[in-house]
Amino acid sequence: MPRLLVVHHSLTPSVTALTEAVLAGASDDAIEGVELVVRAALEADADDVLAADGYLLGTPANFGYMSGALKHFFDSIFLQAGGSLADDGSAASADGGPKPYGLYVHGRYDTTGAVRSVQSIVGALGWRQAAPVLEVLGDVGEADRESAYDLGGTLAALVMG
Ligand SMILES: Cc1cc2nc3c(=O)[nH]c(=O)nc-3n(C[C@H](O)[C@H](O)[C@H](O)COP(=O)(O)O)c2cc1C
Repeated sequence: MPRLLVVHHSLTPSVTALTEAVLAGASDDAIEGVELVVRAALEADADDVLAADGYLLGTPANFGYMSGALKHFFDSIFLQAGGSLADDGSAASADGGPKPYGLYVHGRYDTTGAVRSVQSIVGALGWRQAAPVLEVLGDVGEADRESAYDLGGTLAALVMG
C-alpha cells in the first residue's frame, strides 16, 4: 500500500492546528488505500523515509530557519535516504527518483528563511515539491485550516496514484 509520511514539529498551538488539518485532509473520505504514517520530527528515522512514497513536512519558523527538531530529522536521515554531500561538504543533488513532498510552515513575522532551509535540503534528497508551500503568519484562521486540509489531501491523492 502506498505510504505518506508526515514529519512535523508541533509543540505549539498554531503548528498543531495546521498539523491536525493536514492530517484530516490526508484522511479525507476520497482518499483510499494510502497508509498515513505520522511522526514527530525527533522520532522519525531513515526507515520511515525509505518506506514512504511521499512526504508532508511541518515546522515553525525559528530564528529564520526550520525548527531544530526538523533539522535534526534531516541530519539523521540525509545520507541513508539518498542524499549526498559535495566535496565541500554541502548538500549535492541526489540521483534518486523524485518523490513528492508538501511543506507547511508557521511563523509570527517571516517564514522565508525557514522555507528556504527545508527546500535546500529536500532538493538535495531529490524530492519534488508537489504543492505550493503553505506559509501561515500569526493566528491560524479557518482559511489557513482549509489550506492545510487541501495540502494534506493533495499529497495523499498524489501518493494514491
Ligand atoms: C525562539 C523562537 C524563534 C522564532 N523565530 C521566528 C522567525 O524567525 N520567524 C517567524 O516568523 N516566527 C518566529 N518565531 C515564532 C514561531 O514561529 C511561532 O511561535 C511558532 O510558529 C508557533 O506559533 P504559536 O506560538 O502561535 O503556536 C519564533 C519563536 C521562537 C520561540
